[in-house]
Parts: sequence; C-alpha cells; structure tokens
Amino acid sequence: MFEIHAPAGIVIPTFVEIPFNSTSSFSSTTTTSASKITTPASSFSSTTTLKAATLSSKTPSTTITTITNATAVTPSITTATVSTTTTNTTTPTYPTTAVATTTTEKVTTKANEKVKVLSLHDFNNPATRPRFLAEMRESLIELGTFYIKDHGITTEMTAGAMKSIQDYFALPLEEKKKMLIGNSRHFRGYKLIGEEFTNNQVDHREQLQFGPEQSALSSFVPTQSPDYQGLQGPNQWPASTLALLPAFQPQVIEFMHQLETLSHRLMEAVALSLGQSAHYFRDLFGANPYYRLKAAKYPSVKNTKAATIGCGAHKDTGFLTVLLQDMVGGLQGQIPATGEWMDTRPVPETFIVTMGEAMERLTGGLYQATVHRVLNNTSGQDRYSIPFFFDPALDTRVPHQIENLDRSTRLDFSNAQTREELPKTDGENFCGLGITTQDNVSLPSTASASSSRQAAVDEEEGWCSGAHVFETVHRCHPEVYARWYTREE
Ligand SMILES: O=C(O)CCC(=O)C(=O)O
Ligand SMILES: [Fe+2]
Repeated sequence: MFEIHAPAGIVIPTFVEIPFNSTSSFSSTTTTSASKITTPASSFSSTTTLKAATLSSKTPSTTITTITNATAVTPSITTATVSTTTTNTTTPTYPTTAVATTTTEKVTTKANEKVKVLSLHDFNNPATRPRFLAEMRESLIELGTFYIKDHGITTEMTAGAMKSIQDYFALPLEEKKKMLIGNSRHFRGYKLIGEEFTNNQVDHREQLQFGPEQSALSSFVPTQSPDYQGLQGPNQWPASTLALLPAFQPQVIEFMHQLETLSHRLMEAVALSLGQSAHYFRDLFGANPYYRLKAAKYPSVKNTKAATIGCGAHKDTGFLTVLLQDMVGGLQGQIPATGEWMDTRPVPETFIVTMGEAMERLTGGLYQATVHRVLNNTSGQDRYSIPFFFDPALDTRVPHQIENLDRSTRLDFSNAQTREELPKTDGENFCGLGITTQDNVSLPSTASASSSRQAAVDEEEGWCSGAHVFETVHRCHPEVYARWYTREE
C-alpha cells in the first residue's frame, strides 16, 4: 500500500532515477496491485493513468497503473485503488540510462514546505551570512534544492525572458523549424514536442536550447577530436525569426549573462557552505564556464492517457541548475531519504536552485543531486520554464572528490568571507586554473582507448567535465549525435 497526494489537475507517473554510471543494477519489472492513493478530492478524476517505464537494456517494459474507484474520505482527500498491468514497449535505438520502477512511491504536497526559500541578501550581509550558509548546507544535504529570492535579477528581466520564449513558441511551426537543434553540432536550437526522451519515456514538451555565444573550434574533427569539444559554438539565430521577434535575441543573451553572474555568486556560497574558500568554484570553473539555457513549453493536456509526463524523472548532469518557472506548477522533486515526491511549487520572484550529479560526485554524496520531474497538467494553461545549467569550462578536470570534506550537518560559518572580502595574495588569480577551450589552446590529453572519444575519467587528473556533459546531451538529442559526430565531414 502507498499513498499519493496529487496536486490539482496533475497526472502522476511513477519513475525512479538512478545515479549516473549505474547502468545495470535496475533491470527487473516490478508490478504493484491494489495500492491505495489519496489525492485532493477537488482535483481527482476517477480514471487517472500512472505510467512507469522499466528498462532492461534489451527489453524494456511499461507499467500502466490505473486509478479507479475514487471515494472521498475527508472533505479534501480522496482515496482510490491502484491496479497495475505490465506491457512491453519498443526499445529506443540510442543509449539510455537504466530505469527502475518503484512500488513505493509517495507524493505529498505538504513536503513542499520542506524546501527553504533563502534570500541572497542574507548571504551578502556578513551579519546574516552564517545563518544563510547553515540553511543552505542543511538544504543541500537533505534535499539538494532550495528557492532563492532577492537574487538581483529584476522582475522586468524574468518577465521579459518568459515573454520572449512564449512568443517564440507561439511562432508557426515552419518558422521554428528553421532553428531545429539537428542543424547545430553544438546542440543549440529548437526541439519539437514528442522528440525528447527522459528516462526512456517520451517527454511532453517543446524546447529551445542556447549556450555561450562563441565560435566553434576550427580544430574540431568529428570522430577524431573529443566529442565534447563540439559543444562549443554559436547559437542559431535565423534572420526571419529575429525580424519577427526583435526582442528575442537580446533578451535571451542578457538573461544568460545575468544568470551566469547569479550562478557564480551561488557557487561562491556553495563553496563556503562546504567549508571551502569562496573562490573554490571560480578557480575550478575557469574563465569560460560552460552553461546551457533551456526554454521549455509543456502544453496542458486534455486527457492524461495521451501523454503521461511532461519531463521524466532525472537528476541534472552538472553542478548547478537555476530554474525560472511560471505559476502553473507541475515540477516535483524527490526527497532522497524517503523517496517521497514533493511539489516544487511556484514561488513568485524566486529561482529554484538544484544540485546536479557532478556536485553530488564531487562532495562524495554529501550534497544531493535532486531527482525531479514535471507532471502534465489538465488545467488548460500551458506551462513554461527556463532552466539554466551551470558547469565548468568544457575541458576542466574535476577532482574526484573534495579532500577532507567535513560531513557533519552543522559547521561554524561565523568567519565566512566572500571573494571580495578575502585578502588578495600576490599573483592571485580568481580564475586560477585558467583552463579555456579556445581555438589556440592545446587541450588536455585524451584517452585514445576510449571508444566514445570522451576521455571521461582520468585517475590522476580527475574527470573531464565536458565529456560528462556530452554524455547526457548526446543521449537526449540522438539526432544531433547521428548527424554531426558519427562520421568525418
Ligand atoms: O521544466 C522544468 O521545470 C524542469 C526541466 C528539467 O528538469 C530539465 O530540463 O532538466
Ligand atoms: Fe532537470
């Protein structure tokens, strides 16, 4: 038996994310029957479909759970019986992450109250900084996520960015297709609804991807260079789209710029919260951090059978995600300790800050990479979100783990100093490692034995951040990989 509290008009699938590099341990199908679900009576429909994808590498199967017999037990709570059947599905042809079904899913909207809203003002002010860092640390150990307010990005900017992406998605399909992600070796551009898979399940969203505006590496040779070097390059800006939406390009570029500044500041706080120096991540990330801005539109669904999930359960790949969402709702995070799902409800004028797998790995699991997903909604309102993924320069070697990390929940932050407060030392360079993926810079050696040309891990030097990012990105967008990375030009 398990209990689910479902938010209004939202379909709950059952997915479980597994950590990266774990590809074989979850392969069996699990079947649940006659479980119990509770959900707010006002929003419950008597036949809601839950869907859980299970993968063995060859023969995935899909578990469909149908809720029936809903009956009200309190004015606000409804119970229902869950029965489950298992059917086979086709295997995707591109690499996938193994997925396990869960029979113990719990969702509670109450758990949302667990996610703290932190104010960046409290970090900036030395008097309140110790408390801010203590709360940040606790949140990242427990959940891997928090909201940030007073972040310094104006409402005008966030509203403008939202409006720009809404205007873009409202363009005729023919116009949007001019910017197809498949046109770009650098994984930038537009992706149609129904073409992306997360957790081996087709997502129900349109999306648009941008990254740092740079020229491509002229030295890049497909099938010979490390694949991740192909991530560097320009965004797509079709002239006709810019003519139709004059504010679009400047808005997106300015928003990325401001999110980069905010992310650096947040990473400074994260470093301090880990007991490291304020410039730990600046030094690690180098002069040209690699980031991706994704804009997503989740159309409201009429019936929940047609599309069961907006975005399947997953952990973000890298270090830090800063996410802007509108007020529609549907994003959920999983509480690591209990497996319970909680709504990451829209909180006005905040961003949601989430740790990714790279951070989890670097901290030896002390900071959680939050498993999250987006549920479809039947409210009639489309949902828009803009996540920003912040990572080191592509050729950064990330240490396997921060040394001598104090793993206790509470640390003394009374003397924590930000970068600008730290005394400058001779020759100090805040971009200390100075690693950049420029055309004229020689790159770290790569493991030629690696079949995927990734040079992902090196015992001595640490693992390659770009290779790690590429691993996920190429899995999400196999059409880009097939076109640009599998043969020489
Ligand atoms: O749209 C959202 O709120 C979340 C999207 C997400 O998790 C992702 O694209 O990685
Ligand atoms: Fe995500």
